[in-house]
Amino acid sequence: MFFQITKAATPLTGCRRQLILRSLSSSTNNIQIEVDNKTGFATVSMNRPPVNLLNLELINSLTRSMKEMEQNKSRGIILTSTSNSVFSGGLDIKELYRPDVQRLREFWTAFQDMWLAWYGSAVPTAALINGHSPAGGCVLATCCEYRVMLPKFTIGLNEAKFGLVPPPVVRISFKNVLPLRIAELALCQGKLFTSNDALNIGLIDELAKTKEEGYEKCVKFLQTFRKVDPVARSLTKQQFRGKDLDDLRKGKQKDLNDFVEHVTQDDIQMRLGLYLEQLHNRKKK
Ligand SMILES: CCCCC/C=C/C(=O)SCCNC(=O)CCNC(=O)[C@H](O)C(C)(C)COP(=O)(O)OP(=O)(O)OC[C@H]1O[C@@H](n2cnc3c(N)ncnc32)[C@H](O)[C@@H]1OP(=O)(O)O
Repeated sequence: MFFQITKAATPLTGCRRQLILRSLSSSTNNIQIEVDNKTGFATVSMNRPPVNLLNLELINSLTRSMKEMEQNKSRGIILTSTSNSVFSGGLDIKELYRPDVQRLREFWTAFQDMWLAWYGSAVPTAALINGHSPAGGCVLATCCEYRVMLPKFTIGLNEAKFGLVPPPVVRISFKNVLPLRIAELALCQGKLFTSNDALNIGLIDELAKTKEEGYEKCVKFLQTFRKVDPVARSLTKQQFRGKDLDDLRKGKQKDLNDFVEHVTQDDIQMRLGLYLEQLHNRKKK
């Protein structure tokens, strides 16, 4: 892996911080990591224009960045994006449509590993949701312990709307955040919530007017752990999330086989193709 260390022009303009910026993955720079020298918190920014779609490479970078933060004994992580309007557009459906099955298997295994790394992270995490966050984007946000969102965007699990059945790994972190009834209905409806509605149901914890304000709110949350022993904190988090993590670790192979079987069905392929077309033609109407 290649790391470039440079002084950054901060994407969080207006923030009073001395930053070190590193780009992960020399070929694509699909992740940027900035460490705040003052607080020790790292900001991990997804950087795959135009809409941070989660393809195999971005997913692997997210997993690597979490592992690196843990090794460096980072004190807290803020997950956000370099875009002004999208946190993440979710899975890159091109990975699922007419797939090479070997790559599809690799893709889903990488997604499972990313989920294990972020949902099970030893380091405290907060998501600064600075744009739309459908499906896979919502999964990432709900893996974090705290969510601050900017207004007038949408978040949720909309898979049912285009005919996909969300696998357990997509549902679990959502269910961990919301009352079961709300989670079940939202999933069955494939509902995307506005920032305000997401706040009202508890899918996010706070709204912020700007990215800078959102950043400060995430920092404030991460600082609530300042006086807590990090090992006790991390083990306590594991007690809440351990069963979900163990279930996926033990059932990984079956989950992978189920996913590949579901996605490669003719009917699902047809729906994915239609959805891609619909997304592509959206702006032409
Ligand atoms: C059994 C398996 C289940 C697995 C669980 C699945 C999880 C998922 O994450 S599936 C993906 C769900 N995501 C979505 O439904 C989001 C769809 N996208 C949008 O709603 C919008 O693109 C947006 C709100 C995220 C951003 O809007 P905007 O800024 O206006 O950008 P564009 O719509 O113009 O998109 C730019 C470009 O990207 C293409 N695109 C968008 N989303 C996807 C996607 N998920 N996969 C593949 N491609 C996508 C879009 O078509 C545009 O490309 P061009 O048409 O070539 O310009």
